[in-house]
Amino acid sequence: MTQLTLALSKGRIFDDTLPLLRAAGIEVLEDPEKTRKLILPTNQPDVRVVLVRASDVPTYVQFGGADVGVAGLDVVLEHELGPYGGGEGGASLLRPIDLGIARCRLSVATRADFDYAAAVRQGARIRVATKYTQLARQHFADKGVHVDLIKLYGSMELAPLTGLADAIVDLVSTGSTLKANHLVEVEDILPVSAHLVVNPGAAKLKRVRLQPLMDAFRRALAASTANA
Ligand SMILES: Nc1ncnc2c1ncn2[C@@H]1O[C@H](COP(=O)(O)OP(=O)(O)OP(=O)(O)O)[C@@H](O)[C@H]1O
Ligand SMILES: O=P(O)(O)OC[C@H]1O[C@H](OP(=O)(O)OP(=O)(O)O)[C@H](O)[C@@H]1O
Repeated sequence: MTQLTLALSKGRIFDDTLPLLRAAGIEVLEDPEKTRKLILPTNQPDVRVVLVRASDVPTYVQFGGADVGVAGLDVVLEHELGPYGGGEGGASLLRPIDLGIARCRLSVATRADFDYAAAVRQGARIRVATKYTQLARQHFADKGVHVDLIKLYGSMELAPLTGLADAIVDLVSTGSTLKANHLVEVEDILPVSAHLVVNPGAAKLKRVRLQPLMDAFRRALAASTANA
């Protein structure tokens, strides 16, 4: 029996992937919020779910710790631009389906009293705090803006409020986190949603098990679009 391992992160990715798995006849048998286990069985003996940090999903899938995974485009592109990215050897990950879940955008935000447009116009050096150093570096290089990047792992919104940075590059959905911290969005970098990522080797060797899963996901997505 071919075993299929699916990497998911707890929280919104897990919660939003469950209906798609259900549509493919897969029920996860334990609740990640209630168990300390990191490998969860499903009702399909040949399918298991591994729980990893959201930003570790591409790493697990690329190096075969999982065959498939669900990760935000932010995380996937940051991975691709990083040291483990595809480089000249070709794609490190396949990205066959945009699942349309966990939608948000990657943006630049500053304090309301910081004149970002003027700083850019004047060619000033801007200090930018972010978890997404690769995507931020690429964005500002494309615009010809000089930046000093400061790597953070969370609570990015705090950086401009404490004087750590002039700007942040972070995810925005409703905008309420920015608003609560008196920050304003000054530039949109990337629309984000979660994608199915697949290990290229598994795509070939486990095609017979993977194909029905992907077909069911596509059918479920088409049905939800038709009903929208
Ligand atoms: N507010 C949001 N609304 C919708 N989608 C979001 C939002 N925040 C993040 N996402 C998407 O969900 C993904 C997972 O986010 P989540 O908050 O679960 O993990 P995280 O805490 O950012 O990751 P890590 O544990 O690796 O630090 C993100 O990569 C992004 O694609
Ligand atoms: O525009 P909003 O709707 O307010 O969403 C944006 C917030 O959502 C994400 O954080 P999340 O809630 O996932 O917290 P975490 O990254 O610390 O888990 C992101 O890092 C922003 O802080």
